[in-house]
Amino acid sequence: MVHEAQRKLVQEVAAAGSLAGALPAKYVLRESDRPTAGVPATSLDFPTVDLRRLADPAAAAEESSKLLSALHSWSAFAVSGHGIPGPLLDGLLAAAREFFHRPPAEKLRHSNVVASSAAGADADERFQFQPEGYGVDRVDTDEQVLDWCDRLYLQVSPPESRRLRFWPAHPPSLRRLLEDFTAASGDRVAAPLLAAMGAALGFPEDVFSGRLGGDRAATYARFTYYPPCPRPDLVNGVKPHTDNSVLTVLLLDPDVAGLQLLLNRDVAGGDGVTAGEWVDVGGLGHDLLVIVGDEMEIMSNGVFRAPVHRVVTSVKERVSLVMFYLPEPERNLEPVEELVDETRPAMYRKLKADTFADGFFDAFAAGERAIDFLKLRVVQQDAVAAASTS
Ligand SMILES: O=C(O)CCC(=O)C(=O)O
Ligand SMILES: [Fe+2]
Repeated sequence: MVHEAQRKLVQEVAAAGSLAGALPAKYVLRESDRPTAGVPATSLDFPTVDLRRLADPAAAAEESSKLLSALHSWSAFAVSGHGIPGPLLDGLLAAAREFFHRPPAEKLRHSNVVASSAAGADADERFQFQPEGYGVDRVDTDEQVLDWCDRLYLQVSPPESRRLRFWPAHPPSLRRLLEDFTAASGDRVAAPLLAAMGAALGFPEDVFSGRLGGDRAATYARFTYYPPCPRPDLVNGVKPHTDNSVLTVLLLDPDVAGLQLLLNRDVAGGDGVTAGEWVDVGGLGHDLLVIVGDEMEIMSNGVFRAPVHRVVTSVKERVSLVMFYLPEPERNLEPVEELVDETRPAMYRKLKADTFADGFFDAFAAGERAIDFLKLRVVQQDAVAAASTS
């Protein structure tokens, strides 16, 4: 069964709202949850990792320690030297923007609300939501405050898992651009960074990547369209969350900022910023942004932590593309044994990657962190006791 708000495209709400000058109550946050201005990352030492230097034997050690320090302090960093041509990045975001500007009926051919597979479904149950395709995020309840964005969510890897009926036909360039970016972002950004993260901790390069399922590891692309919002002070573009990923690679709108990271540790630079503050990340040009996801937090036994982040809206439209790198669904997700010992027992329970992903979407709709929602944190005392008796 599909909630009635599931079919409400924010783009149409925005168009109607600009005429009436009002914002529907479903999007309006309680006062305590409303967004606040962030500290600009440009005023701080927001780290950039240069992939060319990471691949250069003469510079790799220095760049690797920069990577490690970025991961420890920010759990996120900009990436330069990735070698992905600027015209591909610009062309892809332009094509995405063009798709979101197409007429609703055309976009809805790729809707994330589909005919139900349940036999004998009655009128209420003839349709169901599933994550792939175009539309809004999953709506479960009347109480849920809705995010001010429409999205297009597609599995891009492995190639045989692509469900092309969800891939836009217009503009015709979009498909090829997405295929090219998928290959480049995987080979030139995600793979070398995963290897470098293992090596930076002193382990073999495949300590993380070797547990993702090789060619069967999954990648999802999420294009998000944030329509111009008449009251950015009242809504979330995307509510605070961590990502369902090992690593997330983001291609941000070069012209309109909106992404904010919640610091989970103090960082130096500028006047220094303390944990618990929101930082505006934007203006990266053709650099990409990389964020640690929940699955890496689990695999690294909490050495790397997934940062909470959100998107705030503005009176200008905004488009972004996010690539989520995930294990093969059948794999078990658990701390790698290299990072577990008696002094640091496993801090998270084991579960299958697809069970985590399902739970992630339940938690996201409820506005909670999947790791907490699924009760994956092992109470430290229990873990220590278990380690000493085994
Ligand atoms: O649009 C953005 O900048 C980020 C969106 C995001 O955090 C997500 O889709 O997980
Ligand atoms: Fe995110």
